[in-house]
Amino acid sequence: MGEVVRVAVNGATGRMGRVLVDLLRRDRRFDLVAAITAADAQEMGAPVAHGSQLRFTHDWAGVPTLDVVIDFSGPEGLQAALQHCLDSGAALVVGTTGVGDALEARLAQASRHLPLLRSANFSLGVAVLSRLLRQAAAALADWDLEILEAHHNRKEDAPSGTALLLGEAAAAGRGVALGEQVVFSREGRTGPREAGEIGFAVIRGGDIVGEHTAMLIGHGERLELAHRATDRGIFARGAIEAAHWLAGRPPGGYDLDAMLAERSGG
Ligand SMILES: NC(=O)C1=CN([C@@H]2O[C@H](COP(=O)(O)OP(=O)(O)OC[C@H]3O[C@@H](n4cnc5c(N)ncnc54)[C@H](OP(=O)(O)O)[C@@H]3O)[C@@H](O)[C@H]2O)C=CC1
Ligand SMILES: O=C(O)C1=N[C@H](C(=O)O)C[C@H](O)C1
Repeated sequence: MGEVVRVAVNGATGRMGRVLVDLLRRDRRFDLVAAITAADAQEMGAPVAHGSQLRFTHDWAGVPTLDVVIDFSGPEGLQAALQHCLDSGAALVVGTTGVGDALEARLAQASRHLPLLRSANFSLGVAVLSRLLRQAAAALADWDLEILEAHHNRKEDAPSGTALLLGEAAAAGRGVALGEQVVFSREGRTGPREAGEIGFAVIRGGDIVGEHTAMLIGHGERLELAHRATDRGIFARGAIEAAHWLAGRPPGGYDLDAMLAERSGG
């Protein structure tokens, strides 16, 4: 998009929202016109930064005309952002994970009416990791696959959206559907591991930003593909690039791979 892009951040007082607001305020390609948060957020009505005219709000009805919304709010906030985008025609970039089946279906339906780009992980490293894992899972089709993830102690969903995204990539590499192979926790299970399972293990603690390891385990050897995030800026920058790329596009469901492929001329 050539002109300045009018953007709103939903979930603006959160861990991701704050990084997004900070980056967008300094990015001349964008005009940050709204910073939406929860109705009961402590910061409600306060300026988004020292000296800024823009204040945190929960009032979608008062939001000026927008080109794109970036959502990192959680499932409830995402529903409101989606409705606003459907009503106004603004594009929607979704970072929120842990979305239930009903909202998943609404998002799929909505992508027929507005430009909508989703990724469970906006980092470049995870985009490459998922491609590598798809290849490795195909090449080592009979090796056992386990996906481990670790996050901070405030994270609400488990396993992470990224772990599921990696599971989908591996399953696609093997030509199967993830749902048929998935084992979320081995607690209570008896007997040996079944061939073809894709296992998930979850760690929560402290301030871990986000760590994912896919283990392909054979006999006498193991391949590990891992990504460790140490700075939320990687996700925020990816989502901002996605918002710039998405604004003004025709309605449709887009993903990060489409943006990266187009940008690299592929
Ligand atoms: N795709 C990606 O690359 C990444 C995705 N994520 C995902 O993004 C989401 C947010 O993560 P994170 O920033 O750590 O979470 P936080 O809980 O720190 O932030 C969420 C923010 O949304 C606000 N909020 C809650 N309800 C609403 C609502 N109805 N409308 C508007 N705002 C609302 C919260 O306010 P309050 O605190 O007052 O409740 C909070 O400020 C999660 O689903 C996470 O998994 C995170 C990092 C990267
Ligand atoms: O909640 C987080 O923090 C993160 N959530 C995303 C996920 O669920 O995969 C992405 C990243 O790992 C951080």
